[in-house]
Amino acid sequence: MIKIGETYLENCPAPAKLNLFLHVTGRRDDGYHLLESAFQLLDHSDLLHFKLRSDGQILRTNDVPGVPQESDLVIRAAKLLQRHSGSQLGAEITLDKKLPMGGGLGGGSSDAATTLIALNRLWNSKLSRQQLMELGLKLGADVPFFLFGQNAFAQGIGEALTPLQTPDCWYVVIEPGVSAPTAAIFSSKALTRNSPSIKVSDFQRYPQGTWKNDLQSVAIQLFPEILAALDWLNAYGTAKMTGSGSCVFCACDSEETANQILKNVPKKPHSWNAWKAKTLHQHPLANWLAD
Ligand SMILES: C[C@](O)(CO)[C@H](O)COP(=O)(O)OP(=O)(O)OC[C@H]1O[C@@H](n2ccc(N)nc2=O)[C@H](O)[C@@H]1O
Ligand SMILES: Nc1ncnc2c1ncn2[C@@H]1O[C@H](COP(=O)(O)OP(=O)(O)OP(=O)(O)O)[C@@H](O)[C@H]1O
Repeated sequence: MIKIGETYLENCPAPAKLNLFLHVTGRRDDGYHLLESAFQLLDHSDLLHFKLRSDGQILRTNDVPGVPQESDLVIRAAKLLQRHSGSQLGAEITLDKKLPMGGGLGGGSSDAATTLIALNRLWNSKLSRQQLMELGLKLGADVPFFLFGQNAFAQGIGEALTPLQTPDCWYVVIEPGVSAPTAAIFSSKALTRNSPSIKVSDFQRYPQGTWKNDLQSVAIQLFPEILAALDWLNAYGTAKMTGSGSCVFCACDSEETANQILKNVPKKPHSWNAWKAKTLHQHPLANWLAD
């Protein structure tokens, strides 16, 4: 339950996303890739807690293994908002990490988006959704999606977003236990960058299995554990990788089916972590955003 006070906001979720497909359609002069993708929000989240400070300091109260405070997207997002809004206020932020790093679930980006939404409220900065999305893009290509607040068809480098109706269902997600470096996957010589453009209506007309993730073939070359997880999950439906990996997912028609798959996930020789999540229509903090 989200707790709202004048000087604190507790249990603010930063949900995971899935890329239901991902086409690389080109490359910009600055090296960033042009994409087409369908973003799906999931009811499986990191949790963030914010406490107001009147002295302007921005601090993280807990250790996050592998993420030093100064490079944490949460701290970077808070400082960016503070600079941009001219606020004299600060915050203590606690980050309860559940989403794996380098998992393709957008964890760091979602943490940054939740920080922008929560501190915009706590500091009464009054930035609109559009202004927050522009700030968010400075932090990462995935951040604007989480601020968009609903499932989306994405173009550009992932920042040109159109609302997308997706089926309500459960997904089983397997974390294969490896962290996939996004920049290395995108810069691979083996990556194809010429997928044809599709329309939202194409995506909705054909079964989900029609649409691939172009980053998947590169990622499985680098990380055989991703291929092992895909091969295993493919027995239950169409398994795909999300983002630049490493997590893989498969849609289920009911929670019972998802439970059944989870029961069968092998404990050995792999060190996989598997879970289920329901689709969301909206970001849990969407009504804190003003258009
Ligand atoms: C793969 C996706 O997760 C799909 O949603 C995103 O495109 C990645 O988004 P992200 O993690 O927020 O990525 P960023 O932190 O902006 O970029 C990490 C690195 O990935 C590469 N990158 C990212 C996005 C993009 N459209 N083209 C790229 O080439 C760039 O080398 C960049 O330096
Ligand atoms: N708050 C944060 N949470 C997670 N990672 C962070 C955070 N801040 C910075 N990072 C850095 O970002 C890297 C990518 O983490 P993230 O969990 O966002 O990957 P991802 O799920 O693959 O993202 P994407 O789907 O956007 O590519 C991490 O390895 C870490 O070094």
